[in-house]
Amino acid sequence: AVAAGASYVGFVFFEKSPRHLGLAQAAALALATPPGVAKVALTVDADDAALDALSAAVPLDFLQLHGHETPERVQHIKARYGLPVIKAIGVAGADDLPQIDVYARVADQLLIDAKPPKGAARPGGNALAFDWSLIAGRRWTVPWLLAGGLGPDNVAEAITLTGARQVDVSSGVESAPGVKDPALIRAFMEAAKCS
Ligand SMILES: O=C(O)c1ccccc1NCC(=O)[C@H](O)[C@H](O)COP(=O)(O)O
Repeated sequence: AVAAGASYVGFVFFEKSPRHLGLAQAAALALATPPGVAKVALTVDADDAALDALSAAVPLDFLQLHGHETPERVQHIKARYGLPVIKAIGVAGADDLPQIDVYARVADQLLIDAKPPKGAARPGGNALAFDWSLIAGRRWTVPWLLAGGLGPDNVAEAITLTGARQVDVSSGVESAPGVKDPALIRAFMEAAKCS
């Protein structure tokens, strides 16, 4: 990801995910990440004890909260860890859009992602896109990333339709669940930059 020019790299801490990392593995990856590339830890409804252990072991630039964290919990985490927070919001329909405004008041950035299907094993990284026209032309008061089902073949269209200035990808650049493919990452970056 770094070689392809990514601005962020994400470390997943969710045991049911094929992308889950232990603290030692994540710390080694974080230490190998060059300055200028932001290191993001993804957590899901993590409590303070888990975040204490994570932040003590892994040098981080952002915390991405991908669970049901309330706006108050986001504020608590920002204050306790002194790290900027990216709050993920799942979108399946127009009813989900007001949540984006609510979290724009407390989070530093937003990740606008597809809502996981009922019964999904994980809340993100499901290779599922949402209807991008729902957010076409919308702007928020904080920076945001578009996520969900993106890949080399559709990222340019997604950027054109939504006006996203930042995009996030996981499954779309993997050769198998949890296995990132350098060629797909490069293709994704090229397609995103060309849009
Ligand atoms: O990727 C995971 O396994 C994951 C597990 C638990 C919470 C969040 C997770 N991923 C969050 C992401 O930011 C993904 O990159 C985002 O949902 C897009 O995923 P994809 O549709 O697979 O590109």
